Amino acid sequence: MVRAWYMDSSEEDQRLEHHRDPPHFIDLDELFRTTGVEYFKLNPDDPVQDEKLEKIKLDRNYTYEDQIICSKECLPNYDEKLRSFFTEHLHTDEEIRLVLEGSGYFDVRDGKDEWIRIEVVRGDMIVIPSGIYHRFTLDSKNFIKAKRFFIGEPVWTPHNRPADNMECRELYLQKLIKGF
Ligand SMILES: CSCCC(=O)/C(O)=C/O
Ligand SMILES: [Fe+2]
Repeated sequence: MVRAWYMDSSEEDQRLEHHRDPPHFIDLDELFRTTGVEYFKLNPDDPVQDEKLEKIKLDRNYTYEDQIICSKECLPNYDEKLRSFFTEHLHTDEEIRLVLEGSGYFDVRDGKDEWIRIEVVRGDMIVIPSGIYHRFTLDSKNFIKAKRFFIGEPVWTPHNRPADNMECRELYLQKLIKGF
């Protein structure tokens, strides 16, 4: 089950969970009602082969897709890119992501401008509607690999330009084995 919660206002490390005291979780219905964010659970063993994915793509006309890996080894201009992802922003298109490996947090503003943090892990597909303020951060494991879906090829900007390098996965796994 995907977890989503209202964030505290501390300036501590963005990669921490940032729960309020006491924690204030919200369920998927409330998340959708307050932000318009949609969530689909795909098979975590093999999200890409899950037949639900083909149906979602067809129903919503997601005709263009690519992959992104966010890790120090794989993402050129890593620090700058992550700063850009974590800077509050909005798009004229939906932001559609399916997590293939790793994990991270999407933060979205509710109707009262409060931040809600959504934890995403392998098999989680999230659709952030156009026009709502959001941001993304890695968690303390510092790795996520995700598919990105678009309705037609997007207009490329410095923010969304792809920079994939599959060899990075090997580097990451080696680091995991050696314990960084
Ligand atoms: C897990 S995808 C990385 C974040 C991203 O692609 C984006 O556009 C954030 O706004
Ligand atoms: Fe975005």
